[in-house]
Amino acid sequence: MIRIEGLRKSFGARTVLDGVDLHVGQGESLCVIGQSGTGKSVLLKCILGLEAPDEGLILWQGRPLDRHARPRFLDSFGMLFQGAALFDSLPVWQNVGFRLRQRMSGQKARGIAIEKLARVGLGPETADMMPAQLSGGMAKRAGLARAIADDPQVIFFDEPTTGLDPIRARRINGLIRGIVEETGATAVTITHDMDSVRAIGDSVALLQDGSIAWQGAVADMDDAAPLTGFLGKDTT
Ligand SMILES: Nc1ncnc2c1ncn2[C@@H]1O[C@H](COP(=O)(O)OP(=O)(O)OP(=O)(O)O)[C@@H](O)[C@H]1O
Repeated sequence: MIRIEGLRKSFGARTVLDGVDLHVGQGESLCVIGQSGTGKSVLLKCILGLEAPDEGLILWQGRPLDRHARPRFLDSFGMLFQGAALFDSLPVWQNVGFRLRQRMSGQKARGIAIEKLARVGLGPETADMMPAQLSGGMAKRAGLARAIADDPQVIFFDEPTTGLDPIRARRINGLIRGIVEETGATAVTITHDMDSVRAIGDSVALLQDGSIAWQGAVADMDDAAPLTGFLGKDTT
């Protein structure tokens, strides 16, 4: 579904991505891990079109993600941002239904937003709260509801457990896995958290020194030599 071939990106003299090859199949949940500063966010930005690669191809459904294909791709993806990234001035339901409101009535969008909030364990009373009234865990859930509001085919999760205590982190991981399984969406998660990898991922890719040092099934990662040093601990 998404295939990346020979992706290169430098900032001045600093080469961050130096020939990244990566693939994620339809309905697969891929986790990208790597130490801090290895370029995971740059990779994500290249996929989303927020950074222009210097070289390489990003293919979606077999076609290059160029300026013709990108709008359809952007209509088909949802994203959970690291800090939830809710709009402070909008109530929760409008955050969740932000994209829906472009093509349906406010009342209909609100109904769907309340449905999605319920899916992530937030009651209807949350709908009219302002983001500042939410706890960190609730904000993350609201961000997750927004990510799935438009029934995306592809969902990106950027460090979904950052800032959460272990219990809340486990709950978010469980929610993400459940949602990915029931929607059949393709998922790409960027994370430092190996518990997330085990809970969310079907496959895992290690980004190291500008390229993918290993990609394989989560079930095989315990035996993968390049992952020694990452397993059983946080990669920060
Ligand atoms: N716009 C930019 N201009 C210059 N350098 C950049 C830019 N964006 C990223 N970098 C550099 O690219 C490198 C990789 O950054 P990136 O944020 O992708 O790392 P990361 O793997 O996501 O790290 P972390 O896990 O800490 O979030 C860093 O050295 C960063 O300073």
